[in-house]
Amino acid sequence: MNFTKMQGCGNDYIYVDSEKEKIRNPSALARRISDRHYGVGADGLILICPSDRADFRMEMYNADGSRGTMCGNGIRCLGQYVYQNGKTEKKELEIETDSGIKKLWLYPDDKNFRVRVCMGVPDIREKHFAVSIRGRKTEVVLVSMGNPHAVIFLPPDAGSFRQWKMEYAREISEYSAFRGGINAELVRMTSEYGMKMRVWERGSGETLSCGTGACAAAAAAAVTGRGKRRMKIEMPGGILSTEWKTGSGLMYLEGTSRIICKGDYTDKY
Ligand SMILES: N[C@H](CCC[C@H](N)C(=O)O)C(=O)O
Repeated sequence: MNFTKMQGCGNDYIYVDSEKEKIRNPSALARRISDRHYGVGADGLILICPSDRADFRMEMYNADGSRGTMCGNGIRCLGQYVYQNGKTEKKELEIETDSGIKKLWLYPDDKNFRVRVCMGVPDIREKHFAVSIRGRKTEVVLVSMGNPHAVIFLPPDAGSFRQWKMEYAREISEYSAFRGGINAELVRMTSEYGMKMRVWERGSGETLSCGTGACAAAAAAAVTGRGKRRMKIEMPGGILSTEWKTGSGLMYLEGTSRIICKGDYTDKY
């Protein structure tokens, strides 16, 4: 099976053209191919599928085989994939996802391939949701970007973000009240226009960045008076930019994407 491995801000996925490869069980394939030792190694699997409602359809699976309903970094890489593999010459695309149709703008001529995505309107579910884990009470902001996020703001003295205890983010992600799990973002504001963020993704564990998570954190910062509506989100895998339009309420995500390698996956799937 021919595959392409790509990363957006360090969030890496295996891309397979479903028109060329017949995948019987994508969930099982996602688990096997994502394994960092017995597979190719990735945060999950993304199938590029035909669509009768848009230019293409994105079908996304986390590393544990669970279906992801939206993936900000993944859809950015998909835009580069279809353009650079000659599946389209368009630089404005519509991609069908499990969370509706998203619009992409491609900038292939930049030093790194840059993609801007309209991510839709952030759905602020709860501004002050109380979580109590092992007696430690924390207030999280619940936001949906077509997938669920719990944003935890850390104090300014939270220290270097590489030292943050991600076990806590995992506990939030697996908290019993969040049926089906949730993506948990730890955030420390660096200014009204900037933040540092690490993420524990449901279905994949800690990833180096999360596109929907960056949007959720930016929206959470804005609605809690911590941030403005343009934000730079620095994560271990790199920096993403968001812009939350006041008129339309639409959130835009922007960043670069890279093709890492192409290969032939010969294990059973
Ligand atoms: N783990 C997420 C899907 C991937 C999201 C992330 N990689 C992104 O870039 O948005 C979920 O199950 O909702």
